Amino acid sequence: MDHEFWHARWERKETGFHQKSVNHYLHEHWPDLTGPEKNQVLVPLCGKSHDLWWLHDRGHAILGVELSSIACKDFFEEAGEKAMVTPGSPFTRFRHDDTLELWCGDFFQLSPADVNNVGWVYDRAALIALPPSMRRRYASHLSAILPERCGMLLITLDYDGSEMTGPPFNVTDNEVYELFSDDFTVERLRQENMAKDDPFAKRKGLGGAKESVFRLHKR
Ligand SMILES: C[S@@+](CC[C@H](N)C(=O)[O-])C[C@H]1O[C@@H](n2cnc3c(N)ncnc32)[C@H](O)[C@@H]1O
Repeated sequence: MDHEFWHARWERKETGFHQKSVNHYLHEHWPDLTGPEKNQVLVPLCGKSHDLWWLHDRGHAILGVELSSIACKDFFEEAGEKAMVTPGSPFTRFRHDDTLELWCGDFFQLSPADVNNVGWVYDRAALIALPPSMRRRYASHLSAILPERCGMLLITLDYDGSEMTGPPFNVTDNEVYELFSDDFTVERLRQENMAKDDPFAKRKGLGGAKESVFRLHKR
């Protein structure tokens, strides 16, 4: 999936992945996972997700990373909020305040120094947005840059790969263990069948799609 693919999706407003409200797995699992901790949360491939505001409202500093400047602008404008924009390379920074920044650029350019205060990662529709070879690169990159003991809430989707081609790609639970187990503890918290009348499943003609929720901790 090259950058052009995603830029074109945002330009054409083909953003069916964007959820109108906060992700229900985040809502249900986050408080138990993190307890009173208010560490900085890294949200890779964040789009313009409302989940960022939800996490911020709960007292977390947020670092979102997103390729599309359209997504970064929309994120603030649609919430009626302002951001100071500092153009730069490899990231143009959209800074709301000390505790909420979106970095516009390629996630794979993040360095360990950029994320040394991060205590948690939230991944919804990031890993599953990437084709297989990039998923390995994504997992390796997270492993290379994140501080020790960093936690991660990961939501995946699995379906019969003959029913559609991604994104979103089908990612089995086994693949999650294969990608991350060398450097992270991996625990599946939950698996749910996607309802057949779920708008996404209906649109894509998916039968037995399943979503899994994982908690990971970097060793
Ligand atoms: C499927 S969307 C999910 C967005 C968001 N996580 C959500 O739940 O709505 C994937 C997003 O990743 C962004 N993206 C893709 N490749 C990227 C990269 N290498 N670096 C940063 N963002 C990337 C795309 O522009 C797109 O907004």
